[in-house]
Amino acid sequence: MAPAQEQLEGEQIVAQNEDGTNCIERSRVTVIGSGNWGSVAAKLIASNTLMLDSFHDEVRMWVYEEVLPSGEKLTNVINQTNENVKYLPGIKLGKNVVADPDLDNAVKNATVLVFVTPHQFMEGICQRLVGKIKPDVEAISLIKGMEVKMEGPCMISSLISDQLGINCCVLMGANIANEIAVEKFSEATVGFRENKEVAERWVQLFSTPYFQVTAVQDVEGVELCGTLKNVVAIAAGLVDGLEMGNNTKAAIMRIGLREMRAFSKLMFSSVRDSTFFESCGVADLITTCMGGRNRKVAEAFAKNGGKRSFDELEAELLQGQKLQGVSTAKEVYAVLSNRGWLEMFPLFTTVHEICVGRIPPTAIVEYSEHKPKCCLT
Ligand SMILES: NC(=O)c1ccc[n+]([C@@H]2O[C@H](COP(=O)([O-])OP(=O)(O)OC[C@H]3O[C@@H](n4cnc5c(N)ncnc54)[C@H](O)[C@@H]3O)[C@@H](O)[C@H]2O)c1
Ligand SMILES: O=P(O)(O)OC[C@H](O)CO
Repeated sequence: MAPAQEQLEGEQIVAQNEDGTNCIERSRVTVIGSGNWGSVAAKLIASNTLMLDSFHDEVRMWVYEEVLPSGEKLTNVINQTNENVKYLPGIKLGKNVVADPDLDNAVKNATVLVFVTPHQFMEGICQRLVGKIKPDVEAISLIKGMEVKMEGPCMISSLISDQLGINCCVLMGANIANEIAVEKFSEATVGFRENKEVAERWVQLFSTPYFQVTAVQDVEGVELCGTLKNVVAIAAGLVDGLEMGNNTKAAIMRIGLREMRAFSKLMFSSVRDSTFFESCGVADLITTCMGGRNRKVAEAFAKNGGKRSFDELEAELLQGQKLQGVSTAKEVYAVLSNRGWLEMFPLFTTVHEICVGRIPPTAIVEYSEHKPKCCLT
């Protein structure tokens, strides 16, 4: 899958050394985000830039600055210890990862941008980046989520493309960050729109022997898989919290996958069925429903009978890491409600109504021919 180095270098702009001789203009990578997955993404990329002549070794990582209980700034600690002690403790990122709390400075020389923050912060980040990045930058989004605006839903890759005027691919997959951090084997999917060579460059930048990446020409399908599976993961966590067992959980996952596909195809007729069989599809759905953070917090929500809010449980259980499923359920619900599709998507609808306390957690497994809104009918 990875293209030959000569082919990649052939695409590079030729720059000049101080002595006037030609050399290859190397790409400079900045990772925007430094949470659990952001830190692992920086580690993966940093291991590859050391080996690829077409990239500068250094990987800059923008850090949303915070002060640790010790009184030290997170950025300083990352640069001193080479570890993100808050979001990925115990893992060395690579000495060529440089943490930078200044967003403008972090992007000013970048030719390659990797976006990986919780989706709710992206609108603000894009606004701050307008006019601050090089015009020919290539971008990729690892963010699982969407925005809903007055004019309709907007995927995060489109938000980036529209606001910054740059091309944006996506990378999604069955990727629980802590497992990839310790180099356990997993797969991922790059979604691209038209330019296969750009997609292959992303494959090359991310792939390692333990992280196998493939590219498919279905950016919306890949991104919607990554986004919508978080809603199904909330449902799976509720089922776990109610101790309903494996058959019920499998039923929830099957119904969830069916709604993911139906919603994606209604949103974008170009979405391919085959995308749901890639890592970004059924594999991500399985891993998230088995071992993800959305599942974990939803389980606690159901165990507490819905009496403690998702916000409270998120803060307690995730300690600064962010859930995407609850806000995505709200965003999906807004789309369904606006278009009169609520009855067609009982699982997505039920998850949102449980999250906001309109109905109890047990509603996820109530089934009856006479209750059309229930998701197990
Ligand atoms: N963690 C995983 O296993 C995993 C795997 C695949 C994809 N993802 C996706 O990656 C994206 C990023 O998740 P993550 O796990 O890296 O983050 P995270 O949930 O671990 O951490 C939250 C991050 O948000 C930052 N933050 C807090 N307030 C902020 C603000 N106001 N503005 C900007 N940043 C702020 C924090 O500093 C921290 O870096 C999400 O869309 C997630 O769904 C996560
Ligand atoms: O921990 P979650 O639920 O945010 O899921 C993490 C990843 O998206 C799994 O691929």
